[in-house]
Amino acid sequence: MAPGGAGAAPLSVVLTDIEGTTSAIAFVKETLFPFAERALDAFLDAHAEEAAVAACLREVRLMAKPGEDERAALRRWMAEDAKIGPLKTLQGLIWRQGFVSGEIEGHLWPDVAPCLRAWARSGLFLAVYSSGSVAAQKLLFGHSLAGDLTPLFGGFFDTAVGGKREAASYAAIAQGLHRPPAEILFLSDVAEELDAAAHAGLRVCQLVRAQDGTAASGRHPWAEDFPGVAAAFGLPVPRLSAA
Ligand SMILES: CSCCC(=O)C(=O)COP(=O)(O)O
Ligand SMILES: [Mg+2]
Repeated sequence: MAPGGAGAAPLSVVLTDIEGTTSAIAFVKETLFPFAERALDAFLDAHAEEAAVAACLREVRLMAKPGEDERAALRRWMAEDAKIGPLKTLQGLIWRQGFVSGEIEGHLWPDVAPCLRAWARSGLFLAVYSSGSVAAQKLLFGHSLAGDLTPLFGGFFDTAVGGKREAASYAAIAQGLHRPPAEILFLSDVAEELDAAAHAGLRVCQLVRAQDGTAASGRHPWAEDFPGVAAAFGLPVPRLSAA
């Protein structure tokens, strides 16, 4: 049966990942991470005593390798693209200045904003689930290439709800949204995240964006872009604007 075929519960929620799904992996790795890396020392020198930052640094010390200082651990995790809570929280705090000043604009693939708008207009509830902190998610969508898209979203979830490769996280999101899992469509580039979401009963679609070098896992429905998702799952497709 096709992904959106007869017998499937109607979808009421689209839950989307960011990196590799709405936004280029290269934007995260070549713009966001280097910005945080460059600003890390000055940020920690200025803010290490503030409660939120101090709490992150305590967590970093617990998770760092023996003998590794906090800044070295943070830099190593950034190089590894490790999805570690205190790192993601600190990155979000550091990126704020770049987004607010206009130095950074949140990358979105050109197909994303028109589909999100069409889906929201049709009554679908939109939410984000990313390893990036909720604060960082709001910055990216609030200062995106397509303008401020935050009003389109009714929910933002990060790994405070649990890891993206754990089925329990998706069950908790469904419960938090008061929706049956089968009414939620989760979009991600990472097959293991889709495995976990499908295990929790969500519908899933892998974004296989050529520019990101993503490979289709073969385990899940997939699409090259958001209009492809719309076609596969019977969601509205945005009207084409005249060239
Ligand atoms: C504004 S979110 C920045 C992206 C990021 O730091 C990240 O880890 C994204 O991971 P995702 O779960 O969206 O693939
Ligand atoms: Mg991703």
